[in-house]
Amino acid sequence: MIPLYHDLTGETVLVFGGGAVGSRKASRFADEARVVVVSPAFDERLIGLGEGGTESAETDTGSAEADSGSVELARAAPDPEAVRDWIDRVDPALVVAATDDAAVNAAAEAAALDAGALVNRTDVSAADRSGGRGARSVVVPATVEDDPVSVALSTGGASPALAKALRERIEAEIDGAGAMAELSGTLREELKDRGVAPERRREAIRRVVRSEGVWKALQKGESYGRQEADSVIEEVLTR
Ligand SMILES: C[C@@]1(CC(=O)O)c2cc3[nH]c(cc4nc(cc5[nH]c(cc(n2)[C@H]1CCC(=O)O)[C@@](C)(CC(=O)O)[C@@H]5CCC(=O)O)C(CC(=O)O)=C4CCC(=O)O)c(CCC(=O)O)c3CC(=O)O
Ligand SMILES: NC(=O)C1=CN([C@@H]2O[C@H](COP(=O)(O)OP(=O)(O)OC[C@H]3O[C@@H](n4cnc5c(N)ncnc54)[C@H](O)[C@@H]3O)[C@@H](O)[C@H]2O)C=CC1
Repeated sequence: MIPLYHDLTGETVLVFGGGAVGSRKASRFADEARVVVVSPAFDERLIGLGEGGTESAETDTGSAEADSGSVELARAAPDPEAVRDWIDRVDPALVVAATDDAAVNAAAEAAALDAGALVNRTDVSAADRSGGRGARSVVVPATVEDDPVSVALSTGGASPALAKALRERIEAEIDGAGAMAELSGTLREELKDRGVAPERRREAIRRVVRSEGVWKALQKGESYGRQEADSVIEEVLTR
């Protein structure tokens, strides 16, 4: 499997199943997408995420206006046939099959693929997919974020618990990466504007992102990081 990033801003994610897993996925996707959860019962955490903390019995699937960050709760227990109707009505970019009913999850997967949407089947392991998943059947990785940096981690479906444990280690490891990305991105643009030759420019940026001094200074604040980076760059440019 090859990891790719999806921009789900302004898109709709339709989750079947409001238990622990559906709730975790809904909360994750609600960071940027409109999320609709269909389930006969909702996890406590999900009720907290519902709009205004209350659930709406029926979602207004007619309004195409995407409301980023929201979770709409629709109380229903569709059978495999009715799952298709929900997908047709909500028109999601991604369907998450997270019920505890394998037949409903399988129907959600089939209908999502027929509708041209992506699908995340949460109840199927890598071992069950020896024939391959198909390009639109996606796995949700464990992620570490320090905006704009993000690390996505998968065990190929073999051990989600390990993915979580590794994510916790990496979290500590990349502390400050977001600030470093911002700073080195700015410096890169400035060096281009100054007309510094490409080879020198790359060398300077490579030095900055590997400099312990710059990482340490950034922890004190952006301007300290900037100062330290400037001296690293000058050293490269005056050689
Ligand atoms: C294939 C995949 C499909 C998908 O959901 O995309 C999948 C499938 C399954 N997970 C199961 C169990 C658990 N999943 C977690 C946790 C996470 N699971 C996630 C992803 C994935 N899980 C995809 C593969 C990712 C990869 O490649 O590694 C994470 C990374 C992302 C997320 O879900 O947000 C998130 C950690 C987030 C974080 O903390 O960072 C825990 C740990 C815990 O809860 O503490 C357990 C219990 C311990 C264990 O069993 O390992 C079961 C068995 C269910 C059963 O026993 O019935 C199946 C089904 C099966 O394997 O048959
Ligand atoms: N991918 C992952 O990370 C993990 C996946 N799993 C798998 O995911 C599935 C769900 O796990 P949990 O959330 O822990 O189970 P759960 O039992 O807490 O939640 C299942 C939810 O599905 C709802 N549901 C039942 N029939 C439905 C229907 N016809 N339509 C819509 N919703 C329906 C239930 O009301 C319940 O809210 C299980 O099959 C489990 O094997 C379990 C743990 C982790």
